[in-house]
Amino acid sequence: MTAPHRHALYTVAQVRALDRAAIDGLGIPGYELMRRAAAAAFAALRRHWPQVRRIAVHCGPGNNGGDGFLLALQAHEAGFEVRVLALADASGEGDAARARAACERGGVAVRRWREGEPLPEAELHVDALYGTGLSRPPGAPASALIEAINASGVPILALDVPSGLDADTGHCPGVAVRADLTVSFIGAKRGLHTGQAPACTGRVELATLGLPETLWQAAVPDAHLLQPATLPPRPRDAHKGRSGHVLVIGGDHGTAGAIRLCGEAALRAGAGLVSVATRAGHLPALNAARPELMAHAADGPQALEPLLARATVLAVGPGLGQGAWGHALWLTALDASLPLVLDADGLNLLAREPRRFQHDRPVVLTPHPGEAARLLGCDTATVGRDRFAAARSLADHFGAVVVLKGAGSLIAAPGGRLDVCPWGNPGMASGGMGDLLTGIIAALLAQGCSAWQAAGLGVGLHARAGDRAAREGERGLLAGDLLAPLRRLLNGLDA
Ligand SMILES: NC(=O)C1=CN([C@@H]2O[C@H](COP(=O)(O)OP(=O)(O)OC[C@H]3O[C@@H](n4cnc5c(N)ncnc54)[C@H](OP(=O)(O)O)[C@@H]3O)[C@@H](O)[C@H]2O)[C@@H](O)CC1
Ligand SMILES: [K+]
Repeated sequence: MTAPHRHALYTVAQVRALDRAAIDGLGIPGYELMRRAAAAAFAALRRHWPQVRRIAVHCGPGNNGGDGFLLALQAHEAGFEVRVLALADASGEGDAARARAACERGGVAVRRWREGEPLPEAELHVDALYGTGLSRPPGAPASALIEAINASGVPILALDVPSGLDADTGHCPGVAVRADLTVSFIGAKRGLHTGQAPACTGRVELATLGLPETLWQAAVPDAHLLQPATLPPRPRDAHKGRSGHVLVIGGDHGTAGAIRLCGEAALRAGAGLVSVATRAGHLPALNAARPELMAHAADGPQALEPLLARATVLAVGPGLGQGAWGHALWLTALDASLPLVLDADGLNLLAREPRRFQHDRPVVLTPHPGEAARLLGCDTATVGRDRFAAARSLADHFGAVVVLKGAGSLIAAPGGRLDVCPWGNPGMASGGMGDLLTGIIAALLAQGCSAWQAAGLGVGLHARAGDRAAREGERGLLAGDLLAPLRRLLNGLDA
């Protein structure tokens, strides 16, 4: 069984507290942790690149650099050809200075790197410039060194954190190393899994440095990585009335595709019945393309009332628009007190007319960063600087579960509970993917999941289906391609 801390995520402050607990509580000296960190990273290097014999190690001024010096020493002792570039001259005391001295004493030459100098020839670069101590955007000469490493064309192994990435938030304040593999130490940093992180980390491996389980048991993680999940099999005596009735509301003129995708996703995610309330002109096309969808013309709120009376869950927003038609349907739907998923223009209207949802009403909001910024009254860059804070503050403010979309989607509940989705791929940055997610979450609500369960399970299934579909290539991936793998994953037919 996987140890619990394997999917726990920590803030940088919490990781530092874990480090301190290992040093002070368990009596393991910081230098010994550094040696173990270097050994774990060197072992990963040999495992992933068994043919590599010539490496360059780039060491910064702090303990991340210390890890690099000790890795360089271990590689040298193992017969590797090792070049070490340091950003600073040797100075001071402490574990990093001791590691540098040990490295030089062991016969590894350490050279100060100056901007404009070429990088040494190497089959792999080890990035030990900055770890959890990054305090500002990398300036000269570190920024030039990072760009040179990225341009080298050989594999890059990052120690603990790719330099330039804020391990707390997943934001890069300036240039950052784009690694192939990041070996992170002791505690999984939450910022390695969302925002700009996936572009920097490559694969992430956690090395727990032989520390006992008790270390993590004492720490309450800030967040968790989503785990693969499915719904239990349907009871043998199931009938469609037991799997809920989703009503999708949206599809203004010219946006029939959004409701079709949303409705079809709700069907494929197991809703018993799916109705669509939309513009009359869309009905023939919807009926022809997907007869299982019950499409209804909704000219205004009155036409919506009988549909609301039969529905058990609402999905509001795909193609809704923000005009008078969309606004009137939106108001009626929000007043209906049914479990609700709000997306797209449903969220833009909420930004215009904010309201807090009753705590006993299951509501899921699914904003992308632009919609999140509108809801928070800030700009998109502010959301990107701290996605965790943005998702949590939206959940608290609106009294709803919030899915903040984008690489490493976040699921936040009022009160601070937060999960991070480790799946998904850039092929999913294409039209219709959000409509699909809305339909999936609505269908899960309709089948009895809580808002928290539906959001987490829905985000996970959507992203994993995207990864399955992307096996045929990321470019050209269509939202509709996710429906077949989604069904298999939901039924537990694919691991
Ligand atoms: N403690 C432990 O038990 C263990 C720790 N371990 C390792 O230690 C790492 C944390 O070490 P750390 O705290 O020394 O921080 P680190 O990331 O090396 O950087 C700090 C230095 O960089 C500087 N600096 C920052 N940003 C900068 C910028 N943009 N441009 C220029 N300079 C900048 C900063 O300067 P300052 O901000 O103080 O001016 C300071 O000098 C951790 O990630 C892991 O690898 C492991 O060995 C396991 C055990
Ligand atoms: K690093």
